[in-house]
Amino acid sequence: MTLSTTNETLPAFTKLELRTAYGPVYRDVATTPPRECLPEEIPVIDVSRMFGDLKQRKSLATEIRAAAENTGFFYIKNHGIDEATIQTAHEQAKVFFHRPESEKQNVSRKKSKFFNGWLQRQTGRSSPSEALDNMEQFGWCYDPKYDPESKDLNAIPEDVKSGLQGEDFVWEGTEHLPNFKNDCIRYWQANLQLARRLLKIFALSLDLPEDYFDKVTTYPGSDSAFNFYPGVSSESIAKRSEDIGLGSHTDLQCFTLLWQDMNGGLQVLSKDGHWLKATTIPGTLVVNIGDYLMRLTNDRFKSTVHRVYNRSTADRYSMPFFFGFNFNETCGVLPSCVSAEEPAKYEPISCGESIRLRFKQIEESTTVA
Ligand SMILES: O=C(O)CCC(=O)C(=O)O
Ligand SMILES: [Fe+2]
Repeated sequence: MTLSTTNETLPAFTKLELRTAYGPVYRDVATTPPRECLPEEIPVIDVSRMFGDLKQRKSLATEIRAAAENTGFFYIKNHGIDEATIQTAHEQAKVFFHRPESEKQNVSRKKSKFFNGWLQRQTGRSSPSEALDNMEQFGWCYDPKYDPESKDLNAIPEDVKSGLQGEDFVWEGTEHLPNFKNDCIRYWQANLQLARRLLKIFALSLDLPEDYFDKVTTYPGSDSAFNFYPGVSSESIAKRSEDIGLGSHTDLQCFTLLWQDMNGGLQVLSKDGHWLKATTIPGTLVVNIGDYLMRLTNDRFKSTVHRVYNRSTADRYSMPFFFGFNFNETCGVLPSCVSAEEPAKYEPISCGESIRLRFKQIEESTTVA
């Protein structure tokens, strides 16, 4: 079944199937067209205070906590990643996706043990209720070789090693693209630095010491992707064809930092089941909470459903960065999120295992090879 927004005979709400680590869940979703979000639904938060004194950091933490408990989505400005680093990565994404298909096959995700490399368009289906994702992706996972907090590669603990998912074939197969690897890694490093800094604010927002998560983010889930949503023809826009860019889903790790270009197209599901447009605000990144952090906070912070449409003739690009804990580190619900009245709802689990369970569900339910 596909969702339509134009047919007047449609019911006001339809059922949307979503994937989780523990099997499908269903949401009632309005069939009315998406509306612009209100500032209180997806607020813009000035994070320059994370570079300030403790009082400023705490005031930032209070704002982030409110947004994380509400929609679980917010924009951040003054985040410290310089515009040139972003634009260079964006240019490299454009170069990569416009290479011939035969060349992109050299870094196909089919060669990956994990989620590295190029994913062809129309191969994934994020939500079983929606069409195939009309998106291409190039992704790469955390590799300690490039961590800006430099690592002694000979001293990585064995249990950490088992959770590492970086793979060199993505760089070997793109060696012919001038500066491609450097520009990708530079952008990834900037995101990783920002994510580690923001996580300290998240710790404060959960009434924990700022360095609480430091020891579980020494080799963290830090996966970058370039997403490419090809422009569509004016005929299919006129017909409001239901080709989805990226189907409805929640993100998996602690939080995501997302740069999106000016085309727009990101939509966020409100608590009452209406789609909200998360329109691009220049100079900002979108931050959203993922399933693992929702679990660790006993559902206090919200991992919210979102999707993408590109209903424009222009190509759309976005660059998400997914941040979590060391994949081998088993963590339970945080002490500040449990009480006699609110006992822990979840068993301890590692970030790596919770991702593995989610992808296992996808493999079991996917009909497309
Ligand atoms: O492309 C976007 O704007 C969002 C991407 C996204 O949700 C994802 O990659 O998980
Ligand atoms: Fe997402």
